[in-house]
Amino acid sequence: MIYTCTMTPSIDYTTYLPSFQSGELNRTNEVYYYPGGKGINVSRVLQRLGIDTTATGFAGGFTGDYVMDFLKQEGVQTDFIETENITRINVKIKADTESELNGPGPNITEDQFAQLTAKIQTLSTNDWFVLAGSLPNSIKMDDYRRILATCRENNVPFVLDTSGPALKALIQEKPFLIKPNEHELGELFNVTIRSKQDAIIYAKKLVETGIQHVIVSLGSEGAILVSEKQVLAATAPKGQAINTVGAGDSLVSGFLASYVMNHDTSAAFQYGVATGSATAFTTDLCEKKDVIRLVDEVKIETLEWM
Ligand SMILES: Nc1ncnc2c1ncn2[C@@H]1O[C@H](COP(=O)(O)OP(=O)(O)O)[C@@H](O)[C@H]1O
Ligand SMILES: O=P(O)(O)OC[C@H]1O[C@](O)(COP(=O)(O)O)[C@@H](O)[C@@H]1O
Repeated sequence: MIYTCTMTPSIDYTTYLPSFQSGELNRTNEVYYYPGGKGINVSRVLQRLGIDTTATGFAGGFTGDYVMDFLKQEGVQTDFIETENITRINVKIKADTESELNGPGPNITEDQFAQLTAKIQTLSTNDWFVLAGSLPNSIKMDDYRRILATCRENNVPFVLDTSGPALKALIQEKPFLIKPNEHELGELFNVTIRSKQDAIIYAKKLVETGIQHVIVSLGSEGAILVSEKQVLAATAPKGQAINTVGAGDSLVSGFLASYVMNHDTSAAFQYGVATGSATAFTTDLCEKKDVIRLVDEVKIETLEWM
């Protein structure tokens, strides 16, 4: 079973309009209310790809109920801890440019966090754990670190997809996989990533610290993957990007969905990039048929470790 943990879920209020005027009244007639948050997106796509998944984390209020009901209706198993705080609503404006407004995370009590920790302690070797999205400030970094250490002690491979100081602190626990985009990778090293070559250089530095797989996603340019054994570059299929929210999460889902079935890193990477692009080409997250259609368009090149 692949467990995803979204500490800070959301409803993604996603709206389309021809152009957006800041400081003016803008009217729009196309609106979607998707359950959001990175772990939740990973679970939603895994379910569509036919992989068993349980979404956990913290959710509360009418928005939290909406998120949990939506997931259940889609067939995603849920095991959330309910909070007094109302789950945030993130605003995604799709006009001539894409703008996003993400709210802060909930206040989590020690007791609520202990309930989550107890769930994670029950995971075992055949399970996977994905910690994804921003992490509430009400919890100390050491407590997050302990969750990942528990996974390691119980031989549960874990994936970390967060950003900023949390990413910097938690990569020390040596995840199986991290998937920064080029900005998140740059942030880790205080540099600007300008090319695939730059991405490879800094991804290698991370692998040298003990992280098993580093995928750096590069939007329409595809992605690179660095592991102890190999450096791979993937092209992204060409198409019209409609909504790239969740594309990175979809890449993670596609990679895991393929990897858990056949343990072939290169095939999993190809499937992951196709899944990311399939999501970028649709309003919501992708369906399996879209991924199957795109997978052969993703070209994988093996590069030399330099
Ligand atoms: N405009 C696009 N065209 C084709 N594929 C895309 C596009 N944007 C994103 N993708 C796909 O989604 C993956 C993740 O996108 P990216 O924007 O890098 O991640 P994140 O959402 O984490 O910032 C890319 O590696 C690529 O496969
Ligand atoms: O937890 P954060 O960093 O605020 O991000 C949450 C947002 O990220 C998303 O999960 C999308 O992530 P990606 O576009 O990086 O795949 C949205 O659904 C959600 O609104």
